[in-house]
Amino acid sequence: MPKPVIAIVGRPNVGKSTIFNRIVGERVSIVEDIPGITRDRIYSSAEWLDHDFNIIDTGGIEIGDEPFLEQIRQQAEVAIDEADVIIFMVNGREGITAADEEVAKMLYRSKKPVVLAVNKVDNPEQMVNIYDFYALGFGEPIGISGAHGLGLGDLLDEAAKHFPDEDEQEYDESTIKFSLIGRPNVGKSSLVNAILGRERVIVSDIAGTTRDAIDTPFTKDGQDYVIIDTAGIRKKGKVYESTEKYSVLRALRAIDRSDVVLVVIDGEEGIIEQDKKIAGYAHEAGRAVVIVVNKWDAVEKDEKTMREFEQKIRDHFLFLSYAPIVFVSAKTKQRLQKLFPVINTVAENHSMRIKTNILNEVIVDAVAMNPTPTDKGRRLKINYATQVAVKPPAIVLFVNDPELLHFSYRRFLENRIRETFGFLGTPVRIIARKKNE
Ligand SMILES: Nc1nc2c(ncn2[C@@H]2O[C@H](COP(=O)(O)OP(=O)(O)OP(=O)(O)O)[C@@H](O)[C@H]2O)c(=O)[nH]1
Ligand SMILES: Nc1nc2c(ncn2[C@@H]2O[C@H](COP(=O)(O)OP(=O)(O)OP(=O)(O)O)[C@@H](O)[C@H]2O)c(=O)[nH]1
Repeated sequence: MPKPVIAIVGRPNVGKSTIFNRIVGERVSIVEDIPGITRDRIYSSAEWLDHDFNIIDTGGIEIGDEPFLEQIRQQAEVAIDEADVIIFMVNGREGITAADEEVAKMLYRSKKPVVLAVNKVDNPEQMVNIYDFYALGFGEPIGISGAHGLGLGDLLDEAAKHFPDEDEQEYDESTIKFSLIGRPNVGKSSLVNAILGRERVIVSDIAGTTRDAIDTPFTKDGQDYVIIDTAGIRKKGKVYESTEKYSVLRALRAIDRSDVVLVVIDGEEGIIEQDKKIAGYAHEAGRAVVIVVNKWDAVEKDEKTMREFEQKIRDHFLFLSYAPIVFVSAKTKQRLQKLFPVINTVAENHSMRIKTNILNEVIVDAVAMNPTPTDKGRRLKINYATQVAVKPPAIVLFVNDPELLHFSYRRFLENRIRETFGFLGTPVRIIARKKNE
């Protein structure tokens, strides 16, 4: 079941990003920070009571040099296209403006559920102002204050009422969901077409397998797959589609629903900074990752070329050292058959479970080989290890003091675990907890 998506729309300065940040909250990331990813976020997962959802701040999508009103219209369109529920935000201190009315008209036509939020209602006296906004035609306005964090519970309660039916059918557990991400022009659409075209796959055309019509389910050699939200299949031509923030948003949404992410790189052009950023998203999200170097047909090669390119990738993507690399050509279909065995392997590793006793043997051996570090006279003591999650595998170490598990020792343990269990293609999370916690 894909997570429901809420999008916030409204003209500039009504407080969208303030509310977005409030709802998302401060998230403590257990993975290392990759520069440039978490800054000015417009898309994030969030929770409210027992609801898990994703939220988009459409205000963060800047659309070139379009005029003011057109920008707002485009942002509203993103909300309409991407969201299950729209939070339409207005400013309780300013009353209804022409821009508000413009957005209202679009939302009204869209037939998506809309919850009207009147922001900057910082104290109860200002509550009376919210009723003017009934005139926008979206039922009862909800007064909120981003500055003071008021009313957000009511707002999210109302939004959650419109979340799609949770028992709608998603894919079978055994289905491998994968997406192709990469900067424009690396050949994502060509690869999708090559995969679906030649690889003797059976594309199922069952309508309504999912509410996301951009998924393509197919079967190959008895294994079910779904390609999630790839550039080639979706409709093109909208103005905002060419903006960078929007393509990031699409990539994040696709990653979010995938088990395996194929990070596509242009073999002809080589690696650029943007590739790194995109690869970082997949890593941060904890997905299994395969690096696919496309357009290999167009590269002049000798016997060293592939190894050198591999080394370049390793140097640039230090955080993806676990990801296998596959060289292909969508154009000539060369080496394309190498892709599926790799996808299958990394998907399997991504959901691998290790028995606790075996895991602990490995940890004990590792500690015997390379004693735990000491800090200020205290030695790290690992009492017990257990795997607490899959997709990606997460291992909790119960220790005397989590602060003593330094980066280098953590990496040493991770490497030992990887060597033993072969977690090719998947991140492995190691979390230190204080014993008895
Ligand atoms: N008094 C008051 N001010 C608020 C509240 N929420 C946000 N603001 C202020 O309103 C201004 C705009 O807030 P933002 O969150 O940047 O607004 P936005 O809608 O994301 O704006 P754009 O990014 O331009 O689309 C900031 O100065 C906020 O501090 C609120 O509840 N009460
Ligand atoms: N030589 C060569 N060219 C390729 C290959 N794959 C794609 N191309 C070319 O690269 C260009 C971009 O391909 P697309 O498949 O549209 O790339 P994309 O990543 O989907 O692009 P966006 O939709 O803009 O994100 C096209 O001109 C393709 O013909 C390949 O394997 N070899």
